[in-house]
Amino acid sequence: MQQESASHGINLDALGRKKQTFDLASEPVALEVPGLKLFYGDKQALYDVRMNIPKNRVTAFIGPSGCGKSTLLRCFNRMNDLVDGCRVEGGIKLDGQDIYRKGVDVAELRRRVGMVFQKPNPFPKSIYENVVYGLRIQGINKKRTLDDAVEWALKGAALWDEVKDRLHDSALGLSGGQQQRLVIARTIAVEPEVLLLDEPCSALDPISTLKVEELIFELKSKYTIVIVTHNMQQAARVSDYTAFMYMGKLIEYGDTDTLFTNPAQKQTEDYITGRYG
Ligand SMILES: Nc1ncnc2c1ncn2[C@@H]1O[C@H](COP(=O)(O)OP(=O)(O)OP(=O)(O)O)[C@@H](O)[C@H]1O
Repeated sequence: MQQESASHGINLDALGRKKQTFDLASEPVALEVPGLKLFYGDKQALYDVRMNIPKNRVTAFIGPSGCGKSTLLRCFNRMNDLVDGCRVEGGIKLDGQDIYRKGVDVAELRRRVGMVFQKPNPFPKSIYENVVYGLRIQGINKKRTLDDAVEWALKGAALWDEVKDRLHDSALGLSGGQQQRLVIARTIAVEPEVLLLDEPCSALDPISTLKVEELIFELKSKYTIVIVTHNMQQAARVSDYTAFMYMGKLIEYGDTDTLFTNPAQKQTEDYITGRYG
């Protein structure tokens, strides 16, 4: 079995991944993509993508540069609305409701579906004010409520012990890895349902990367997580499900162990074994 796996994919044992198999069909669904097309002007970037993102699991998007991973991720909280000439067809459902229907409160959607980007982007404010930023926007100003939120969000982002004595110092004085965990704390402080992570570790050193990966593992008990990564080892380490995309199409999607050790599609196999990309 081991030998057969190695000939088709990558060696998960070497990554220290515990063997586990998931069955997508039996999972509760957080995000439903029934057939999504996306155009930047005349250029089509996504072709009829169909997938269900399961609740409280980590789903990774992999594929060569330009295949549409970030574009698809940004559809889940309508960040593509901000791109001139961008048009989406086919809709996406969050908990059964079309997020592209008329009248959707996009600010509320983005609270429910939070996003963390490649480069840590703390605001030029204190650590404390970064975490409570979204709560203040919601009109929450009671000190006790904010203090409690700061503590649990920073604990949730595995940063509390490192910053609890300097909450009122500038966030810009933190290391890159700490800044990225602060951004995650800021995102979870408003209690989202889904966390979208767009290459969250690509600007971090290996130790900070490991901390964020451990954090992702812990956060999935509370949140549905979708992560875009260039790094296949990272996808294999942190995700339960993996989607392989190529030129705007979803080529293969399923349980991470299976996709990496015994992919069904030749294109997936070529990619994960380094034959292209
Ligand atoms: N704002 C934009 N305007 C026009 N075209 C865009 C825009 N953003 C992305 N594209 C195009 O859409 C396609 C998919 O890009 P996208 O960034 O989603 O790919 P990706 O797989 O995330 O790539 P990478 O791994 O390099 O970040 C590419 O051809 C890209 O050039």
